[in-house]
Amino acid sequence: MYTTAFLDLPPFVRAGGTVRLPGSKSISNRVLLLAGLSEGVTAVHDLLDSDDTKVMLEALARLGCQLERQGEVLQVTGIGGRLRTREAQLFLGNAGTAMRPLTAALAVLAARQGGSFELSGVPRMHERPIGDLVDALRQLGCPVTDLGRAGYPPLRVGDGTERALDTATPIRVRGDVSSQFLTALLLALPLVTQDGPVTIQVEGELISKPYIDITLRLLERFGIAVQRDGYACFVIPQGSRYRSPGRIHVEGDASSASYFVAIGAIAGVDRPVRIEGVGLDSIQGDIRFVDAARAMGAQVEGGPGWLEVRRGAWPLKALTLDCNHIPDAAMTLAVMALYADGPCRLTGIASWRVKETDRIAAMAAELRRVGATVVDGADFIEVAPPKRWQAAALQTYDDHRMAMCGSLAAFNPLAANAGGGALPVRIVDPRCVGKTFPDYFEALFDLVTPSAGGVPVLAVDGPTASGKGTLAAELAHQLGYHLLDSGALYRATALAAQDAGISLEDEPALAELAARLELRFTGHQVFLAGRDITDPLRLESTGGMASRVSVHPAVRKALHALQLSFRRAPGLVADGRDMGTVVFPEADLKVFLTASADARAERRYKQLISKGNSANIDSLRADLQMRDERDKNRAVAPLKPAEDAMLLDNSHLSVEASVEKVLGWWQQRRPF
Ligand SMILES: O=C(O)C1=C[C@@H](OP(=O)(O)O)[C@@H](O)[C@H](O)C1
Ligand SMILES: C=C(OP(=O)(O)O)C(=O)O
Repeated sequence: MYTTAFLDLPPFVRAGGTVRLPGSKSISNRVLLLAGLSEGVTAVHDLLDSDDTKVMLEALARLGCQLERQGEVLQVTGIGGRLRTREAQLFLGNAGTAMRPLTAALAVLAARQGGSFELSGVPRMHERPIGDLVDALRQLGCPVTDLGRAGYPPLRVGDGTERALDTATPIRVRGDVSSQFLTALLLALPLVTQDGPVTIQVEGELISKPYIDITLRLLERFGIAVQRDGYACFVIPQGSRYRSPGRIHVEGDASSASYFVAIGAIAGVDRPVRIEGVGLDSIQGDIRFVDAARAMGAQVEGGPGWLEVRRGAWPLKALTLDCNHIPDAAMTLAVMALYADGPCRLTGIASWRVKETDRIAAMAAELRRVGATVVDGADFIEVAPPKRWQAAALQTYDDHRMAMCGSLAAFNPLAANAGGGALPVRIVDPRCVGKTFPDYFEALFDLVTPSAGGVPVLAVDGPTASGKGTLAAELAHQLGYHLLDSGALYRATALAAQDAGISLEDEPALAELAARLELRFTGHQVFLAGRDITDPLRLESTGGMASRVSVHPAVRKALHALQLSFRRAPGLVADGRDMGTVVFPEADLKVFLTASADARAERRYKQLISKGNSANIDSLRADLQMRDERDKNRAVAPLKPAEDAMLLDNSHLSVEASVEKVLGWWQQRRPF
């Protein structure tokens, strides 16, 4: 997951390959609650691991459910409908699928068995309505106290005393703000069917109906057969009891699939985008997004558990659609509209206003930033593709779907009206995808081909001990970019030569060795042919050998291709001696870092001492001056600043100050 302040996506021109989807949020949280209320153990396979399921799991643990991970499987031991804890404060983040169903379940359990529970969330959750559900629970006789604004979380359910509930009178609930209120009642009311059936009557037109289908399907898996009259009246039979199915599998998330369906439709030109984990047999209503994508021109094939999407019509065909049945995936259509042959109009989306953010307002504002013409109203949005695309920093409003949708704007070079341009897209606060799809951007980068030269490079060159390694690593960390420590390649070659007994003067043998170096970088570790060489790589003696190895032109040539291969989306920070001059002469920013010999010798001295090595500052200074001379005067790629490099002398600068300086230069060169 990217936790950077922003993530810059290079322009993309193609997509293809396979993505394996994380589990469905809607299924995961329903299954967790049902398993938690059941008697006995449920083995849950392929559960979503994200912010929304974490808050549900934490709540269940607090309520006394046992949760045990066994590899990929989560074993949930439920409370069997009997409260183990009579009081708890539960924090439910921004997860509607946790807040609404837990409110209902705990309200009836607390009333029947005597308990009191407080449920709260992030500030936005306290702006998301829950009044219709609270009204329904109060009709039953459940005490519910507003702890903030009436009709919104935080809430307290139960007052610690046991009481009888009126389960004989049909419970009325409004369904036109969120279907989650009805889902919550359907999931919770089997708990109070001892004395007779419980009837729920929906008032007003129910929205997001397919989510009720998911609820009913899963209730069925847990032994509860709800009788119904369309979406207006539901009867939970007397004596209903949750019976764990023993094991249950969570499908991949159909709403998450929508981004990849869109990517296939936009950029699946040479090969398809294959989506695994969800298929045309899905129980999730958002699978119907496929119909909308087809109507826009996508070629979609599919079977159980898989979809394959290619570009069909291009540009995409403009669409007008009532999206009431696919509220989440509909957002993806709004962004696909950027690539359509005319304005697209999405209606029936009033519920967007009360989700993670006001999604109609947010979508309108962000699509306008890239150049689209947008008209929005209480329950619709109309998007006309940009006449002129603009590079944009897209705000995400702590809304995972705004971030994932925003990424689709990076295919702008393919737009009919792109005018040959290729613009990067900045996603502000990419971390918000953690709500349902923590590794969304990693999955995206696996599938896409950036435009030629589109992947940005920040080159940091400088002499030994100038602090460029530290600076480059921190820059890469803050930008979410890959890091090339080119010195490590020379060092590894030197170590490999030592292992193989090859002389450091034997240029042809060293070059051959360098060409087939089996190097792997994982986090802070480096492996050479499977051996961890992280520590030997850093030794002074290895540095000295590397300096000798690197004078050979044939070795430099052999490592060239390997270095270029580090340039992958979203971007690269390359650290070395000739990154800006030889390897990436077209780098977007070149920094040449220097520090006085005294400052560098002192830093190296402190570094060695702190690791418990002995060191002599005078010989360190002499040694690095000698290496400077050799690096500056070697025939091939000598150490010197590129003509267009920014010089940074950090003799008297802290690491933070250097990083800030370079990031400032970087921002100036970005088009946002
Ligand atoms: O029940 C569910 O799992 C959901 C129902 C939908 O909400 P609304 O019913 O509020 O539209 C949907 O937007 C949400 O992401 C998940
Ligand atoms: C509306 C959404 O979430 P929630 O389950 O919190 O309602 C969503 O995931 O788009």
